[in-house]
This record gives sequence, structure tokens and C-alpha cells, in this order.
Amino acid sequence: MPDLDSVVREISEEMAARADRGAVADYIPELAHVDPGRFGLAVIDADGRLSAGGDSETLFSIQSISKVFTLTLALGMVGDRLWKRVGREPSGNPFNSIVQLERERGVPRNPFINAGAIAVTDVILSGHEPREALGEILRFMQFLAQDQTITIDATVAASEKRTGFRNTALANYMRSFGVIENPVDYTLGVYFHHCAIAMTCRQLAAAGRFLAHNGRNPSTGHSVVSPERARRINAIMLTCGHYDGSGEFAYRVGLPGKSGVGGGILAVAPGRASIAVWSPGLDEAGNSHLGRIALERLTQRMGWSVFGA
Ligand SMILES: NC(=O)CC[C@H](N)C(=O)O
Repeated sequence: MPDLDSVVREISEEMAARADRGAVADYIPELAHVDPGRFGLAVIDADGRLSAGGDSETLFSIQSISKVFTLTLALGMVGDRLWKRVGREPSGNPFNSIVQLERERGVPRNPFINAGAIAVTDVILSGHEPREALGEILRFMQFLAQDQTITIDATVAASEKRTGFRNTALANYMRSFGVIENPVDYTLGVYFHHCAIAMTCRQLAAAGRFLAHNGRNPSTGHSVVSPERARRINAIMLTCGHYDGSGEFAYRVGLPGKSGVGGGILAVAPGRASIAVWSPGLDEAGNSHLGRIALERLTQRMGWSVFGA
């Protein structure tokens, strides 16, 4: 088996030098300032060893990657009742699409498109003040990454709130069907803020370790979810984690993964490693362009695709 440190170093060098970098998301004005030349990669293996390259210690906006963690929290709160409020099928549509909601009576296709994640956030919010719900989500991230320094970038959250017209439309539309139960402003406030959590590749790879090891962090011994639940979250990441680019991601990378418009991707190699990559330039589906290519190289060289060598 090739040496992981060398593979990570070589990939990071190749990615830093590439000219094709995709386009930085600009519908959230604050994200438009991020330098598209950045690239970071962090891999934490089953023994807790870190292999990292490039800008793996730079904070970036995790955006939709937070949806993996809000899904985990919501399942912990209401269990399988969650599936009355959100489906688990790929949508085949862009992440911010509204088209299916009318036909499907306001129930979003899956927890990783915006509508689905807003519905999941609404479940977490029920019975709490927005501030408490947000604190719960942030503390969960800090606990998973074993790092109290993780915070929310309030400027990014405010920037998205100012321009979040589509998300506001999605939330109001779902509210009209009773799929959203709390005041739309509250639910969206919590949603925009959890999307604005800032993390490094190293912190994110650490937070994802439970998904790679049957629901348990093998270093701390903390059991986060049952093995079945970890397997199912991974299944949804594989089928829905990259929106209408999910098929292509499975074809090329072959791992459960979740992307965010900040340019990050969290990927899970079951039994082997938790991986976080960041490159801010996106492809047409809104997924990190070089992030995907880097993961494709990594899984090919390490033989880590869940579909075989
Ligand atoms: N794909 C994403 O990362 C989208 C998240 C972003 N906060 C939004 O709601 O538009």
C-alpha cells in the first residue's frame, strides 16, 4: 500500500499548481472574497494519525457540510420520525431548487439539499430558543472535533441572510404545507448560522471520524451514533451529498461525501479514514472542482473506493 503521507503531499502539490480552479460562489457576497488559489487536504486514519497538506490549517466556511451534522443531531432527537418531514432520495436538481416541493407537498427529497436541511434545522429548533438550538449544533461540532475553538463566522451568516431570497422562499413554501413548524425567520436564522461555522480541514476530518468507524470515534472511544445510523448517514451522503453531481462523485471518487459552497468536502472511507479537502472554486453543480479531483486521486492511489479497487 502506498505511503499515505507521500500521497497526500503529492496531491497537495499537484493541486496547488493547477490552473483550472472552478469559480468561487458569489451569491453569498462574503464568500466571493475567498482566494481561489487555496487548497488544503487532511486525512485522519483509523489510528488517529493525521496526514495533511497545503492550507489544511486555514479556516473556511463549511456551509452545506454542516448538514451532515444537523442530520445526525435531528436523528438523535426524533429518530425515524424525521423521515415524515424529509425524504432520502437523490433530487437530481440543483441544491437550491424549489421545483419538486409543490408536487411532493412540501416534503423535500433529502436532508442535504437546502429545502431538506432547512426542514431538519426546524426539527432541531422545535422546543428551543434559536440561540439554544444554535449553541447545541456548535457544541456538537466542538465535541466531535474535540476542539472548543470552533466558532461561527457571523459576517458570513449576515451576508447570507441579506441575500438568502431563495432559501426564504423555500422555507415559506414548506411552512405553507406545515413541514416547517417554527417562525420562518427563526429557522432560517439557525440555518444560516450553522452553515457559517468556520473550520479547518484538520478539524473537519476529526469531526467526521465517527462516520468512518461505525459511529464511534476510535481515539476518544466516544460512541456518537449506532453502527446502523452511521451506515445510513453514509448511504445518504453517497447518494445525495453532491446534489445533482452525486452520481459523478460516486463514479469518480467512490466514497460517501458531502460538499459545501465554501469549497469544502468531507469524505468517509469506511474503516479507513476521515478526509476533508478544501478548494474554494466550484464546478457547475456547486461542488469543489479541485476538491473532487484530489479525492479521486487519493481513493485511486490508496484503493479506498467503497466499490472496490
Ligand atoms: N451548497 C451549499 O453549501 C449551500 C449552503 C448555503 N448556506 C445556502 O443555503 O445556499
